[in-house]
Amino acid sequence: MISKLFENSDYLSLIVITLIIYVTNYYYKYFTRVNPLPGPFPFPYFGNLPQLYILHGRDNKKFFDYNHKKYGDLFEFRFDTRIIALNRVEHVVKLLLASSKNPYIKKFSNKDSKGFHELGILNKGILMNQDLKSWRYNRHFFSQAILSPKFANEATHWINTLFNELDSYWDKLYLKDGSIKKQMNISTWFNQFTNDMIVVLLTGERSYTMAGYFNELSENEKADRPSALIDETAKFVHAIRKYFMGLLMFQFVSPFLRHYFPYFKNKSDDFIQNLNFINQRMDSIIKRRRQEIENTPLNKPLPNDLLTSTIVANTSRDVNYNNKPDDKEVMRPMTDLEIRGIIFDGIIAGTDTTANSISFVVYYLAHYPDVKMKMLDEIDRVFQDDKTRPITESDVLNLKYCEAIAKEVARIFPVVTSFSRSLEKPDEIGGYQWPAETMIRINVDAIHNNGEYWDDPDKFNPDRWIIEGFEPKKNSFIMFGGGLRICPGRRLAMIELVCLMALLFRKYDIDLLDKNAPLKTKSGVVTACIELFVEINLRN
Ligand code: HEM
Repeated sequence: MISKLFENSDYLSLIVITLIIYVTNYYYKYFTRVNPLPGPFPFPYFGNLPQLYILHGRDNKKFFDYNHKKYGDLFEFRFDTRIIALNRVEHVVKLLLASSKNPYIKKFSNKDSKGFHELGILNKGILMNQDLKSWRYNRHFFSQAILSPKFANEATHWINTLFNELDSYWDKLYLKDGSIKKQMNISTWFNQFTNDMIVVLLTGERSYTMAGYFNELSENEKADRPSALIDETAKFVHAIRKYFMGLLMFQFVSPFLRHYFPYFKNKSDDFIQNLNFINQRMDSIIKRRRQEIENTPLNKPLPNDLLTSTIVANTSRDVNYNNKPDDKEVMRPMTDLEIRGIIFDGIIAGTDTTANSISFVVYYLAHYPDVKMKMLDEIDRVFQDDKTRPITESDVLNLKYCEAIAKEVARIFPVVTSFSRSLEKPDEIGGYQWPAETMIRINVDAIHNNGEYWDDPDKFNPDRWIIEGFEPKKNSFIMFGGGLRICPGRRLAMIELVCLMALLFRKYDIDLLDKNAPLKTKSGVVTACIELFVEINLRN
């Protein structure tokens, strides 16, 4: 009946009027916002997504670099919400205070976290958790397990084991007599290595993505593993990578676009399906491990992976069970959902970050032969020219120059180019008073490359880190973030990076195929190395 009263043209007019009202309201709010800062001009519904997608090829690093250069140290932009970009250490002091009294543990505003809520990942695990009590509880168990001496020991054990596996594949593919290929995309190998490493360390289950990649490249010989197992684990790891790379869409793209705009809707549906698959896999791994622990006699030791540690924490199998403080909240064992959250977060936060870091190290070493020579001297000194013995934790302590290289690469070309905070209460930041819920992004790139905090910031100079008494200006080196949410995997990451550098360069001579080619990267949640072609040879 009502529809008959309306002609088609009336519907059209209604839509046009609604749009005009929406757009007028959008720009009214934009032009009357508090503390207007310079920044790219936003579009209704899309904010600055058109600039990110069209002008900067969906590359966050380029987007930040461009806007920082154009608008200065304090600028703003919009995706679904307004975001203030901080580019100076003076602006981040409050946010990155390492005191337990620091109120800034929130990473997302309520509006900004709607997508994560929709996915069921908000306030679970660690990364997306902003419920103070639950985040503290989860982080406590994660850090307790990952920072324990037996875990560091476990990490070096697996680095040696997996490096030997990698070595055997490289030997067959690139180095065997008669092998014609000596060239490879080393960044893909690093991705597979760190996948296999983090999965076994955190879950105690082996994944075989290196074996899968070997099978893909090798024409005749295949890896000595059942192919069904390789396929199954590769599928799981692939799903995790897909999750990691697609996550930002649920923060930056508005629910409206995700639900109704076909391009984003398809991506979003696919993402949800993928997440369901990961959750099912994780649940079955946890269930199986609980069973295995129950079936292990009390006098038999349990494995040292993170999953086992978190399942037994605060149970009679926990070696520290009787030494715990009488705090009921911290004393209770973890639920499966909590365990799933922290294991999953550890896997996604610890894989691509480390893999890309080591790719960037290889790239910089190839461009700085003097640095490489100095590093080789250190490696040969520590290993006394022994090219096969396993690396130990005490070797890591002696590989100071390798550590300096890892830090300098992270300074000049950080893998995590920005990270977020959301104001819990109204506060002054960067000379302006902001309301609660304001979203902040701290631009790591800008701070790491600022001439006021670093001598010759454009110069790749690992030596700066080994000068006696050198300490970077507070908050000027934030490769692992800062404050209470600082990366809990930072020690593991450094062990992994230094060990890998030492094992690789102790045995191989690695050089870029084309030194003039620019480093190919794509920057989303992390800046990822898309490909890095090298030629490898055995060192004399
Ligand atoms: C080179 C390697 C790595 C880099 C550059 C890196 C960097 C970061 C950064 C920048 C943050 C955000 C910190 C903040 O908001 O202040 C973070 C958080 C986190 N990282 Fe790492 N990370 C690395 C390796 C790892 C590893 C190996 C693990 C675990 C196995 C890990 C687990 C986590 C977790 C769980 C968080 C969330 C902490 C929280 O929100 O409380 N990361 N990492």
